[in-house]
Amino acid sequence: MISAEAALETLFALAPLLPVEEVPIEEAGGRVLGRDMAALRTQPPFAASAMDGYAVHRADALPGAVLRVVGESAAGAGYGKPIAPGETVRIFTGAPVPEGAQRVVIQENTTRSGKHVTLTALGDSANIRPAGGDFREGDTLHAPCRLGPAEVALLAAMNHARLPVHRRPEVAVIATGNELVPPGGIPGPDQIIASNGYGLKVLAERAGARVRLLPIAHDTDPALRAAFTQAEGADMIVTIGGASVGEHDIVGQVAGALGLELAFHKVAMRPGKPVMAGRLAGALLLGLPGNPVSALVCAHLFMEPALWAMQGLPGPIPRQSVPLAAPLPANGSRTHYMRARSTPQGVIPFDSQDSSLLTVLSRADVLIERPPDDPPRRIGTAVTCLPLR
Ligand SMILES: Nc1nc2c(c(=O)[nH]1)N[C@H]1C(S)=C(S)[C@@H](COP(=O)(O)OP(=O)(O)OC[C@H]3O[C@@H](n4cnc5c(N)ncnc54)[C@H](O)[C@@H]3O)O[C@H]1N2
Ligand code: MOO
Repeated sequence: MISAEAALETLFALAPLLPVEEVPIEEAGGRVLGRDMAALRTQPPFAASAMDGYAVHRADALPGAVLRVVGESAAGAGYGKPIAPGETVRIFTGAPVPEGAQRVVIQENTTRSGKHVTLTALGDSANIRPAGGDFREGDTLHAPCRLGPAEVALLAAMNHARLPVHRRPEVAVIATGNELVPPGGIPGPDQIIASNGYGLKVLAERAGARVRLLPIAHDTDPALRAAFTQAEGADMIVTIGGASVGEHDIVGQVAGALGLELAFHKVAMRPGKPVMAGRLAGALLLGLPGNPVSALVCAHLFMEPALWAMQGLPGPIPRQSVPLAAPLPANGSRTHYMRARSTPQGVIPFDSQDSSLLTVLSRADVLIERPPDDPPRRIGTAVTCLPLR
């Protein structure tokens, strides 16, 4: 059995780095930038007014000054000429500040009478954004980087209409088990509804993947072989269930017969002990345990980071140190990922940590990560938490 950290490192080593493709900027959100991008222009390209008001020459920056309004500078249509002492230009936010002007006095600090304006006060700020105050031509946003709203807007401002991003990982999900019926189906007396794949799809799509949920495979050699055939072409194959030690747990066996290069099977963690991984026909195979919470916790810990790694972002899952708002008993010999909820006082683990309870997982917003053999912990002790949302 290997540790959860070693398992994640192994997955990073197995994860292929996907090639870079160009997409329209409108479709780049949530993807990972594949190449450094240099600004094609300077922003703002000219000294721009930060307020609506009057552009004032340095010589006139005095309360009580009476100035002659000689023109207007609007966003998209500047005044186009310098101003001289005694002159002012009506100016609007985002408009070019005319040469000669040293400050913009906001209109609330002026009184206008026909062609003349009186400065009643100056205000603290010059209200001018210098040219290049945000970025200059050639300034670079470095890859790899996840393209969130701010990054996409920045690259748009840099005048890029298309962006190089890593290809989306193609994920095939195979739920296994004779007992499973898809949601909306009619289960027999010994059957249940398959749920895990749907949760995994949400998680994988959040990590930029395109997901195919394959038909549920029965616990037989031919059914599993057929499912693996259908998964061909995927960058990652995720199986659910059949990973443990019972006679019906044959996923590893069938994948082995198909040429799986097994990297690990069993991780010293709870839930998720029977998780396995390796390479199968060019794909990364991640075999998740069937218990719903085990499957989803392992997906948070392994599938999601591996998908980011394929897009050029291998890295640890963010962790926070949070005080306990309820005591914890001693931990056993495996790292325990406890479902817990955050409160203003600290984090509270749920009483039941059974790995079948989706209701508990749905109410949890963090996992408390407890190291092996951690002693009992009192209220107020700082513990390591991983966000689930
Ligand atoms: N003798 C031992 N038994 C078990 C061990 C062990 O070490 N020795 N490990 C336990 C642990 S830990 C886990 S986790 C489970 C994992 O077993 P499998 O991966 O083989 O999963 P299954 O047996 O196929 O299913 C377990 C459970 O989950 C339900 N399930 C499966 N797939 C889905 C799905 N897509 N949606 C919803 N629910 C699903 C399934 O019906 C079972 O109830 O093994 C322990 N046993
Ligand atoms: O992953 Mo198993 O829960 O450790 O139930």
